[in-house]
Amino acid sequence: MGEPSGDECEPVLLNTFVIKKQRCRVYFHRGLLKWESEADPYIRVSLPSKNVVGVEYEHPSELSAYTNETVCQGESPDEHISFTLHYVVRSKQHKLRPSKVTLTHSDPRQVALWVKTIRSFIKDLTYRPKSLLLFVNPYGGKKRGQKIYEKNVKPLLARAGIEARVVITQHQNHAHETILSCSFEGIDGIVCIGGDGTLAEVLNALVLRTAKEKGIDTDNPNAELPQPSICVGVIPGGSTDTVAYTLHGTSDIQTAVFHIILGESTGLDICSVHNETSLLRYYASMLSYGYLGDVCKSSEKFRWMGPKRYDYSGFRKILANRGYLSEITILSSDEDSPATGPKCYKNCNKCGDEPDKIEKPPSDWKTVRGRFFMVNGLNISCACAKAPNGFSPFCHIGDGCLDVVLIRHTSLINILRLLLRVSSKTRTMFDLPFVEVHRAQEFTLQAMPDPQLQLLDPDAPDAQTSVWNCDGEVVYGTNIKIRVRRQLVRMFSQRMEEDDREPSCIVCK
Ligand SMILES: Nc1ncnc2c1ncn2[C@@H]1O[C@H](COP(=O)(O)OP(=O)(O)OP(=O)(O)O)[C@@H](O)[C@H]1O
Repeated sequence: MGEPSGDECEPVLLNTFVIKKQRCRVYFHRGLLKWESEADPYIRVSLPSKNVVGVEYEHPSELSAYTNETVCQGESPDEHISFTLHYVVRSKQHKLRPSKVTLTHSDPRQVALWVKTIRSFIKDLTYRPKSLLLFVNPYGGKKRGQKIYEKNVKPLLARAGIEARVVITQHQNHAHETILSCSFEGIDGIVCIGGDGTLAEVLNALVLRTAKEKGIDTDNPNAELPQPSICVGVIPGGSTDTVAYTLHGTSDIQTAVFHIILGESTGLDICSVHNETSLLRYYASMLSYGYLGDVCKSSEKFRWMGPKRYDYSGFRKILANRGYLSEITILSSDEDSPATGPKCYKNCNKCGDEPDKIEKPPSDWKTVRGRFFMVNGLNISCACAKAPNGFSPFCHIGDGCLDVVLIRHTSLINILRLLLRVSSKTRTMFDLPFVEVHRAQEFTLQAMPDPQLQLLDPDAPDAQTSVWNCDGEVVYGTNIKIRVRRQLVRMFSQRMEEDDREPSCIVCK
């Protein structure tokens, strides 16, 4: 038996193949591929068909290891008696890894039938991208963007039959300008190899373009924004890569490429930042005033150091230990406390696809005043390799809320305690007495004149206020309003699973 049976749209194939010199019964139906040996040593593998990346004929000369008396070579060299399935398995620490299996049959017609059927199944997965616009930032992180593309990305995309229109960015804003002006015809995904800054450029441009096409005034902070129809993917190539890490649970490059190839997507909130008159930026990761704003501003001068520039500038700014007087108003959500769980994983309850219809009663506004070491609006947990739990470990990626984390000005010793908590795998910073966290839909910050700072540096009026670190870029503004846009963009990601100790299927052992 080997002909598709049942519904024509839902072929079922069943046949006996040789896999690693063993006769195996192999079954393929839309959702599942299974193979099981007929005798000892017993193997039984169950593979979700959606995890298949591609299928290729094997050249007969490569098959000597598989050939035995049950298999004869096809009469014509064009007739293949083997094919290889390339698929993805879930590995430890949320990583996705490539795997493959070669199946051999004495009848080339059977091999052709299986290859054709599986290829057509993959083609019908319409959510998978077929053609990408791919930006490579050769400048971010350790300047490995182009190498990452050639070595880790190009071969995998080719195997999956995905075409890529590649743009190596030549300057800051190159990706932004390209997205605003290019044709999207035939493009079903925009991907960048870079850090959070490169991704922010892509997201800003895509959101702006979509809003402009619908005639929306983006300078109005209350305007509702339309969701772009194109999915976005990010392949880590920067210094911190918090968005990739938070989505996938790792900054592993191969894993990020597989998330794009497999095509499943998840809704990511985006925050808008406005001053009194206009839009400043959109961000996907973190907006931070005070310490991290100062670090961002000063670290640009040390970019030649690579990612180490953040450690260097960070250390200097800690020693400076400045505090900034500010008034913050927060439209807080009546959801449960952001200082405790649950964490955001695949199939998270809070990040379901239903639009958020929370009313915003005025009584929910809170005002907090004081001198702050840092004021942060986190759109995601901001987990990264150095802080695997993230800055706000229970922040959700698609719940329509952000976490406003306020860190009051305090002693140097307390700041060191804070930094240890940020990198801790087991503890959060939220029980420290100078830290408070609010889950919010909107917040505003008004920098207040600070006589103390003016005394320190009377000639520099700017010394009274800090700047914003907005997804790694410096943004200026002393009276700004931040608003979350629920799941405004769709990102290629299956999300990290809650428990990655137990592989989900027998293939993943
Ligand atoms: N050829 C280029 N020359 C100079 N700057 C560039 C070039 N291509 C892109 N850029 C800019 O480089 C900046 C930094 O890139 P990116 O954010 O990806 O790296 P990073 O800052 O090292 O990482 P992270 O944001 O994760 O900390 C972006 O603002 C981007 O616009």
